[in-house]
Amino acid sequence: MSDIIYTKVDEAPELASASFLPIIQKFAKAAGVSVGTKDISLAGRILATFPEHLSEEQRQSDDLAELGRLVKTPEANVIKLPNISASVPQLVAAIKELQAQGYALPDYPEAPKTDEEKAVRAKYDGIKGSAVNPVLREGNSDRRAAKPVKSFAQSNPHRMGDWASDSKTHVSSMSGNDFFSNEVSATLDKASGAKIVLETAGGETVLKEGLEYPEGTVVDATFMSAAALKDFLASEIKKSKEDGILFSLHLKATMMKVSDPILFGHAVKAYLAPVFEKHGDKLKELGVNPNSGLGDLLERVKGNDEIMADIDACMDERPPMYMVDSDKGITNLHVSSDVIIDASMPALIRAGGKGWGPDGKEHDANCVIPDNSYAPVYDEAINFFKENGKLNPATAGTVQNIGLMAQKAEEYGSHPTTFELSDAGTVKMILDDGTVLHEHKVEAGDIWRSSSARKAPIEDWVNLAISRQKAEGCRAIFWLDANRAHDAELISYVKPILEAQGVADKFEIMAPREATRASLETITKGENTIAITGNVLRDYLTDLFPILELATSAKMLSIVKLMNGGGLFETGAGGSAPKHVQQLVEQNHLRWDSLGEFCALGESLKFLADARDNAKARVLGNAVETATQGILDNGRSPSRKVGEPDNRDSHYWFARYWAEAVAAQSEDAELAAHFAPIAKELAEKEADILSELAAAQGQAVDLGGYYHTDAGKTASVMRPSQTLNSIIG
Ligand SMILES: NC(=O)C1=CN([C@@H]2O[C@H](COP(=O)(O)OP(=O)(O)OC[C@H]3O[C@@H](n4cnc5c(N)ncnc54)[C@H](OP(=O)(O)O)[C@@H]3O)[C@@H](O)[C@H]2O)C=CC1
Ligand SMILES: O=C(O)CCC(=O)C(=O)O
Ligand SMILES: [Mg+2]
Repeated sequence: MSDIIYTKVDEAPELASASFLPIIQKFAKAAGVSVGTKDISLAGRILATFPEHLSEEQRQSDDLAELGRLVKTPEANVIKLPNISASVPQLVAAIKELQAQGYALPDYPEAPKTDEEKAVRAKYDGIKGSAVNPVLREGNSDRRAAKPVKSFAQSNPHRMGDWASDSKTHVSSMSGNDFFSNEVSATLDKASGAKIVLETAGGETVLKEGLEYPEGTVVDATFMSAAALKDFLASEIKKSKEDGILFSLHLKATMMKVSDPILFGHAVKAYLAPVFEKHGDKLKELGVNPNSGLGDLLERVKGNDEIMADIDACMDERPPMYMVDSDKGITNLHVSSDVIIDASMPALIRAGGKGWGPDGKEHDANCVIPDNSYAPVYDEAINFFKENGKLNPATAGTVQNIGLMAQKAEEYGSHPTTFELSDAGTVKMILDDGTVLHEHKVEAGDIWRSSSARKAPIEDWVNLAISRQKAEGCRAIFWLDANRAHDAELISYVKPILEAQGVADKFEIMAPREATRASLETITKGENTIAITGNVLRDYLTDLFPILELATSAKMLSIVKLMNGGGLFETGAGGSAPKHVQQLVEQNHLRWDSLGEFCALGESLKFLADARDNAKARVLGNAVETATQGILDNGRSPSRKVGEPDNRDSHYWFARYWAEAVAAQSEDAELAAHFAPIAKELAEKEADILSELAAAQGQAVDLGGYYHTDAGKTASVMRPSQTLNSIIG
């Protein structure tokens, strides 16, 4: 296994890697550090799952499984780029593309009937949604803006939309009977197995058995009432229309891959309620599954003029929808993975409470977030900006995050224990000794789930928070609600640890709404704070605050200190930016900013230096920091427009600053001597390299695929400077 693993992913970050990875490999080699790759892309994971359908040469190893083992060892040193967390439409598109390339993969069975179809479906379902991150994240999360990145944002503030005090934008959530209000939680005083059953008039169905929890695990159970959700959605559609604002729905169908597509499907049905009432049977016959979205539905009813006319009539009656792409008519409800709450709500808040409408113009929006567990964060942020006006990124302090994430903590690990109930009855969670730990009376269609958080990760998280607070010396808040069942159990862990370590006075504990206001007040004053949160708020806040403070979360430093001693270095907190691929394909300009990769690389090299006592790796790691600073100070980040410097130019500059920094240091003369001529050549040939890079832009390019690109074609698009290539080798 290589010293450092650099993940092969999809879309924009993968394109960036085609240019950047050869540079990393060349530089690292000089320090005796090998940098290898492991494929966690959507296409790669599909191919690794179906070897029996592929020829010998087409088969691919299961790299994700291998990485999953690696991250449980002290040797792990992984640089993890963002990958696609696929919705069903994305998965289906990737399968089709691979089939067209000659891979004899089975189709995705929409409605599996035979045992064989069910087996194929189960395999594909394992690839769906956030299937990678939970496997690799064997540690808690430490995300913050690196100091130079934050000061760059302060001296080069991005544009922020103005907030009108009379903005009609607001958050709407259910008035009860949601996951928040139905939650119960308990901490196990001894290790136990458990099962989940549904008792109905007709008998008992086992929903899940063989669950195993170690002593000290916090085990929650809750459900959302389908009837209450249905009423709520109908009423919000009506209210959006009355208020003359956009209807928008914000969920996390990728990471909450079982529950949230169901919620999404309810919204599709609610929005098109008259169509479903009138044509329900026909839609079923056409294979329509509302959970797959309006995009899929429209595909399936194409050619049926009566239904199409009824859909158009219904849409005319409805409030205008928040759009993903108004030019192409792609709505919020087309695909469940298009609007992802962690990115969509901050973008709307950054824009001054505006979303895009079908008319291609900005409007106020009703932001529908059905469950009340975390919606108050966005609600309070919106209230705060309506009262105080937009945040000023030039003077704002920063909100860092320490997130409880390890070992599939909390809701993000709840997929195997989430069920859409087929019948009314009582769901019981029963321990091995027969104790009924939790029970709920449910109706058919309700969504029931159990989440858990283990003792070792919780303790590690509190200790990580203590060490980060000590390092920063700033305000630190545990975002926990004493009135929420799960949070109350966590507080019982947090308080004794803080007291035992004599640091209780350094920390506050606040419910998410209060913590949002307190944090916004703190950063408005130019001061810093650490948000110590559970797994969902880790995700939400590490987009919300960076998007307000830095314009994008892609520039974040994201460190996962693995519980068994290894390191996982995530690049930023943002995703894979599909829009950027589109621009590259049309104009050969890649506006993806690799700052997240630069930050992760520096951390990974310094971690390697400590773990393996490799002084050369430390020299390289320190020089990465100097190079990153150089990129920021000299304005070498990619620009958004074709014809201007892009991602590839920034990699040239990074290589040059990196080589110059190694050549200039005096700790390791051998490395300095090795890099001096490289730095010299990169500087001397600047004009040639930049003109070769510039000449490549402007024309459409072919990557040989979208999900499964052709490596040769991608390399030639992403490495167009022969002069640079001959220096890098
Ligand atoms: N850790 C992971 O693996 C993650 C994966 N994802 C996945 O990524 C995909 C897209 O997610 P989405 O929610 O649209 O969010 P993205 O973060 O990919 O994109 C949102 C916007 O942020 C800006 N942006 C993001 N990254 C960069 C960057 N490096 N440089 C410059 N700008 C950037 C772009 O703005 P602009 O268009 O204005 O340039 C982009 O359109 C989904 O498949 C999702 O599942 C999402 C989050 C994390
Ligand atoms: O795993 C995913 O799908 C997204 C992860 C994410 O959004 C995050 O870690 O911030
Ligand atoms: Mg996120």
